[in-house]
Amino acid sequence: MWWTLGLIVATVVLIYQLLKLYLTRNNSYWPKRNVKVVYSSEVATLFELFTKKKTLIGMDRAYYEKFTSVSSPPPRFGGIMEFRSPVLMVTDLDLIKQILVKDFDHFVDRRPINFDEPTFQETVLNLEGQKWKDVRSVLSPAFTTGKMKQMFEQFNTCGKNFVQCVQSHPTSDNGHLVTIQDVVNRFTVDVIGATAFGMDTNALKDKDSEFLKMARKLSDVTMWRVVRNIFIFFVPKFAKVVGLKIMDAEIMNFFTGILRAALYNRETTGEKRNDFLQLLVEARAGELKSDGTEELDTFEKDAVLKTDLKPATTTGKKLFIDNLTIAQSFVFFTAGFDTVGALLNFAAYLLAVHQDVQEKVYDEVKTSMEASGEEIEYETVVRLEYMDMLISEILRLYPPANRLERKCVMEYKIPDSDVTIVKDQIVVIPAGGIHMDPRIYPDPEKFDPERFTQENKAKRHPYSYLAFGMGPRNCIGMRFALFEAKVAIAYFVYYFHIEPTPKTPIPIKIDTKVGLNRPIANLELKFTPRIHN
Ligand code: HEM
Repeated sequence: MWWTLGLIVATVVLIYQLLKLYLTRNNSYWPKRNVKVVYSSEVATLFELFTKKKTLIGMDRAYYEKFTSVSSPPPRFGGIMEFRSPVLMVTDLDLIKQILVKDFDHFVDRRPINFDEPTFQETVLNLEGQKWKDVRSVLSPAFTTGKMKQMFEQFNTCGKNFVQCVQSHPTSDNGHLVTIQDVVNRFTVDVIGATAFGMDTNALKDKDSEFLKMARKLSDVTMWRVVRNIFIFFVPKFAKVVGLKIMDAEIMNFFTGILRAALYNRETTGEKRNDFLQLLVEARAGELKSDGTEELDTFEKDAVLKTDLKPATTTGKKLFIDNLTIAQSFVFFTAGFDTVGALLNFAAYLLAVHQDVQEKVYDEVKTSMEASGEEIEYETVVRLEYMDMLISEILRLYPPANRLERKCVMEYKIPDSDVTIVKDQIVVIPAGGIHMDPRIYPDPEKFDPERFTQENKAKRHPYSYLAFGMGPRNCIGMRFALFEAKVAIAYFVYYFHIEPTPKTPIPIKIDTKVGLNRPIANLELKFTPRIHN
């Protein structure tokens, strides 16, 4: 028995030592280049990630805090060894602007992830270089305010169905007890179904809707998925050799099958609708035109697209063959489902816990609705300034994407330093850390939408808020996401008074399994119908 025990201990020690050797072999990479080290992944980090004691979100934040407090002023950038891969973390806001916008030509791409899935690989999220530029140029006109206005009816129908869905829940003291993730998932599925897939997915009316089941599977993060994703992101060669795939075949086949059929149907019947699928059909026919309402934000205007990349080299007609088209609709799910869902879950929770804020949002929605005849209309939503502040504050506290990443595509000398980063170097921008930096946002844990008044925003560096990224490769779906969220929250507060229940955890608990910020499952809230006079 002692012999067996000894053998086990020796094996464990050997594995530990081999792993340690493997993980730390490149650790001199940054010191050799005179770059201060932010952190290096150790065996313990790996263990804590696998056992969910640590999350990538928590790590980034903690190291940002530690790193930026080492000196005053803090270092502008530092090196990370991320499971043997050297990564540069940039913490200085001017340098971040330089990378995301002014020197964008050096940082066009993101970390290459071999998804080994034709559909996933072809989304605008993952494409690189010229092909990314071509696809993004064709898609951009689909995300303007003008197009959001055309899609408003779809948002509104989902808002009305949301109210009915909540009302169908059991009551306690006249209020409906709701698991917020469930109703929010059903709302976001129906919005995506209507706008991106051109179909009524019926999730708000039918809890057993097939589409909803698949969406739940897509966002369900099992332990196996956590481990699999760590390998795909950080040990990509190994992941490829053993054939790990980011998306389960069942889910992939379901969505791509539906999209293929919907696209075929639209093209053969000639039916026209106000949705994203229609815009893709127009792009394929080379007919998707700018409607003259594109409004680049200040940062996009700033951007110098002086890359080797030519202006979009091909029209939608040549470019948007089947896979590429399907991929762009599919990206609504992968990029837009959990992100908007998390935002709405946090919104409902924070409004329940901060009644004063809820009443302010309610008053604003009510006043705006009175001006448009007691209905939630496009203009009602456009006028909601306090709502805009509320959403910014939620995304500051809980940005779904905690870090931005860029890949250096040609050698880059960091301005005002003697450090040159090489081609293919991954650069990390710790959005979550910046959002919680007390030097930028005093008392950062406090939820306070007033931080985002025009006056208060003007006092901060414009790159201190990075929830949607910045520059030419920022979130293409930003206007869509904001619009969807505003419509949903307007329906939440106009029709219901939201409160916590004895089961609601205060403060909120974050789901540590996932790579993005979202509340712990089964968050219960009470929605009491409001009486309007
Ligand atoms: C609250 C909701 C959302 C948040 C916070 C969010 C955030 C982000 C962030 C941080 C990025 C990376 C930006 C960068 O690297 O600079 C991104 C990229 C992207 N997002 Fe979103 N997103 C949201 C919703 C959506 C929706 C609804 C869509 C639907 C179309 C979408 C589509 C995309 C795409 C396609 C990209 C990649 C763009 C490119 O590489 O050119 N997002 N998003």
